[in-house]
Amino acid sequence: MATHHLAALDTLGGLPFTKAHATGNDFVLLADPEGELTIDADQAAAVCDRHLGIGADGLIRAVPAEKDDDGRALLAEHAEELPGRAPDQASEQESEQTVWFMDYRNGDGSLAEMCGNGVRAFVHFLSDQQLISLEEGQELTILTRGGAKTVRRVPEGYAVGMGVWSFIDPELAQTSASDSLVVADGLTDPRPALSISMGNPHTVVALSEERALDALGLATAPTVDPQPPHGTNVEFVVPGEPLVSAGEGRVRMRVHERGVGETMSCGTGACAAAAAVRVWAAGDGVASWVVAVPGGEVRVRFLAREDGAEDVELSGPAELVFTGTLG
Ligand SMILES: N[C@@H](CCC[C@H](N)C(=O)O)C(=O)O
Repeated sequence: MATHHLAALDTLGGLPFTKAHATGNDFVLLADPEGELTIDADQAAAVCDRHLGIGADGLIRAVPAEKDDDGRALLAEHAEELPGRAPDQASEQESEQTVWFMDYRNGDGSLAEMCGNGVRAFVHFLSDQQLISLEEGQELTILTRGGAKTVRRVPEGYAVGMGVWSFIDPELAQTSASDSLVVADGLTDPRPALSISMGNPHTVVALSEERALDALGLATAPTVDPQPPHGTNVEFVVPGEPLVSAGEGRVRMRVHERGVGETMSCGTGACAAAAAVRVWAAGDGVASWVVAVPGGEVRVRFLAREDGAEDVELSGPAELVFTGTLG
């Protein structure tokens, strides 16, 4: 494995990078304004290796969508959601604007549809590199494999329009509010769990006490039965005490991420966790939630849509930590 990773790193020699984090979920970011880089799974895993590489939970390549194969497909698929790109509203000035594609890979090199914390780090990085300018009050739309996402600046950092949340198995979720069983180190027996999609898959488990959350051993992946076909991120949550105060809900969360392991935070996971707690606690009226993770706090807001679904907004900080050049 070590020689394999060193060989993969060699292929990236001379490439400038930025290390960033968003509530402790850390990323290596690469700017690819001309669409000249192809980063495969081995290279991403080598860069993210905490002993042999830079070390990160994920790798993000920032590329104009029109300069990347996946990006072009996403541009066509999501034209209606992109300002000035829908066929009936193309104004020359707007349609010339670059749409940035967040090409995200997990630390093990696998592709994932979405990364909520990653979007905040991505936009902060684009601003720092002067590849975009995002003024207060403006909204930027970016593309991810999980679709188009909007981003705006807020006092705590960035707020990301994550799109709608949904049950992975609506029938089971509505009849019993759980659809699977989770086994993890530190739990005495299998726990019922609810699977929620934020574009990527999540399985949320409620624990009754903070002590149980602290005692979890997440060095090994929890097992989920039935096993989700494409794997899942597993979130363990403890409702705050009180769960809702001054109209705001509060939960603590730890997460084992698909393709990574335990991380200090997961943005899509925080959204899924808040959605699940609302279902379980009949806290449906509460639209604003603070999710405390080992790396800090993020806020999740639910916004009712006319079709009955709910849009989710995730907000929190993003920090650039250092820059360097791959050796
Ligand atoms: N940390 C991210 C989620 C990254 C992707 C995830 N590991 C998956 O495979 O779905 C977040 O902040 O949302």
